[in-house]
Amino acid sequence: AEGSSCPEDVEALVTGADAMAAFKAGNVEELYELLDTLGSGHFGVVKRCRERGTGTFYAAKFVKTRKCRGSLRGLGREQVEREVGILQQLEHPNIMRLYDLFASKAEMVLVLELICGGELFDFIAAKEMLTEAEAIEFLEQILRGVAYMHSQHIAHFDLKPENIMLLEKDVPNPKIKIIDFGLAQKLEDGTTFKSLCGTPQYIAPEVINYEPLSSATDMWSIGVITYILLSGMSPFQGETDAETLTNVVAGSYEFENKYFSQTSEMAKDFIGQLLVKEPGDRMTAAESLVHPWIKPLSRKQVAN
Ligand SMILES: COc1cc(-c2ccc3ncc(-c4cccc([C@@H](O)NCCN(C)C)c4)n3n2)ccc1O
Repeated sequence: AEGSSCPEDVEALVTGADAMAAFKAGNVEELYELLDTLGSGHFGVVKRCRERGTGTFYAAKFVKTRKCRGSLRGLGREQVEREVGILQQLEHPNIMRLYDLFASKAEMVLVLELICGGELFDFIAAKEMLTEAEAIEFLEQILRGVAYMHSQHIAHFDLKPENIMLLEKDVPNPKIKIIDFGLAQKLEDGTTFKSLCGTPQYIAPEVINYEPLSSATDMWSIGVITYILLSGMSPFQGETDAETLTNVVAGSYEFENKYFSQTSEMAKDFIGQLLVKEPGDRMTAAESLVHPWIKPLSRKQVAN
């Protein structure tokens, strides 16, 4: 799975202070027993932990913070505080919950809802691809979480299967949790946000063209995710990142018969209304939730 490019080159023209977080100054180990490491990446290290007072399990995300402004190691504290300010505004069953916060000189710790089902990315990889009914099950949850996020004027800006996890996986209807708000932004009226961040195969043309980003930028990523859920293929993936970015800017993709011969016209219409170059012409998350592929008007329309 590709990593998201570094948020350092974010030129956030967003104004307005994010909600400052109330970080505890103490040591996280005074209140939580640290257990095994669950994973690591650009975001830091995630460990399973158990709250000493209640025995409840959580995930603790450790982020090294920069010792000084010029340092290239670690993230700026204001970057983590922005992510935390955003997480504190979100409470939805399909968005992972933030419970506690700790800060020391060298690192900040976010105590989060523990998610045990792994990444949607791995779930798809294990199944090659999904039936339309399975894809709709996941997509409806993703769209509910994204529609809620957008209703709070927050955009994720890094939606991809690796950042969509399953609360548990060996259950009939796995529950989706959206994670990693490291690139998320509060979309304030009257301000423009531009960024060169994201992962090439999921980013929208406006990101590459360094044009203003919006909640529509997330909807392009959902179009890419839907294409992958149904085919196991990535619509704009090239041999190199440069080729991928060229394909995205050209908006050139197709429903290859080899992978889409069994796919309904309704599903292709859903994707087609998201992979639209002009952000203002894309379906919103709320509109996607009532698209006939997601919300059939009658049983006979239900996909296989
Ligand atoms: C809040 O931001 C994040 C939360 C998490 C998170 C939250 C709850 C949680 N429960 C279990 C896990 C987990 C379990 C196995 C691997 C990982 C992680 O290394 N890979 C998934 C993250 N993605 C960014 C590739 C994370 N997580 N990860 C991961 C990255 C984040 O940037």
